[in-house]
Amino acid sequence: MHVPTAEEIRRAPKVLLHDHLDGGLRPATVVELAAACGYAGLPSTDPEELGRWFTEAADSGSLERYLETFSHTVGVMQTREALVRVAAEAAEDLATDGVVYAEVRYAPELFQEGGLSLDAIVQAVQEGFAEGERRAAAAGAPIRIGTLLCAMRQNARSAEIAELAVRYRDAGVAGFDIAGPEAGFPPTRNLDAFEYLRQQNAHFTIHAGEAFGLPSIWEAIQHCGAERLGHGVRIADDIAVAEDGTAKLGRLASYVRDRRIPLEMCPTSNVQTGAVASIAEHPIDLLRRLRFRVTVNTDNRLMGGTSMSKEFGVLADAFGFTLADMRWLTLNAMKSAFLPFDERLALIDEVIKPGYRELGLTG
Ligand SMILES: O=c1[nH]cnc2c1ncn2[C@H]1C[C@H](O)[C@@H](CO)O1
Ligand SMILES: [Zn+2]
Repeated sequence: MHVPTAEEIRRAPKVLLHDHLDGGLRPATVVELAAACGYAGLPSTDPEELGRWFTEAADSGSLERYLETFSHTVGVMQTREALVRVAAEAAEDLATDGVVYAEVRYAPELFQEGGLSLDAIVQAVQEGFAEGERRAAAAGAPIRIGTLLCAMRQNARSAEIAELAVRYRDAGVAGFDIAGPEAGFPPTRNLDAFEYLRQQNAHFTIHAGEAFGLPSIWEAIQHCGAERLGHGVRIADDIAVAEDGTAKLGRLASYVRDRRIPLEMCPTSNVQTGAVASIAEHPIDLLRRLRFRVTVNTDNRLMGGTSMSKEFGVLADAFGFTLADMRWLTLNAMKSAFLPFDERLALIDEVIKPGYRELGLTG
């Protein structure tokens, strides 16, 4: 089977589980919102130059420096109007790229500098997603968005944010996550939040195994009860590959594979933060061959200068991923979504499989 063309990749239905709202703004929107709210700190007010600045600054080789770039997006997202606009545009941009279902995440606690309450923030973002879904449907590219609420690892507000996620579970909030610097902030600092979510039968994922290795993944799964792993790239540290290509899995890697724990892999972001040295050295291909529950994600479209299509394009170039691989990865993602089972199945049977059939894939 041939390596897909850029247009085939764009047209193929895609599912995105790991995308940050404050990492996906259009550069022109950042410039306009900054002017509207009097934010004076932007490194450039030329959209093209600003877009370049984000990708270059984020290309730092360190998660901490990568995260510093968010001060400019968070800085212009402190009003209700800004949140509605950014959310609507995110839904539109993902739909244009051929994404049919996306879980978009953000940390409500970061948008309170202008006095907004946590509830007002969640309501504004939900309003924006609904507007974006309407515009996408009208443009002939329907998309469904689920929201994940993040608590920031360094802020110790996770119990409050977990309660917020549960409060809005019937209004489009599909789950919870913790994000931010990994080293020095183990997920076990938030055990009360995870305990509460489990008691409420609520879903959560945890950023783990990105800037920190196996202990972080082990804690996220075995102490906190994470259903999915944000990144999880370092699980490769628990796999030994012999010269003849055979792989031997350690106990943790075996557990992750046996339990079908989804890995939300973000290749471009992993290179930018230094979690892996290059795309060619990314363990995603090894993990795919070993049939881990691998998914492909953008993480931050602005900082990575990326999109779902670009991520798949890069993987097709580096590893020869075919449309059949794309479909497998997309089905993995849809099966792993924090959406009710019947709705996941409907998207698989009515949208994803027919979409790949249209591109000539049988089955
Ligand atoms: O890759 C990441 N690892 C940890 N935290 C991240 C990553 N990408 C974005 N974030 C942070 C910065 C955002 O402000 C926050 C919520 O979206 O999540
Ligand atoms: Zn992330």
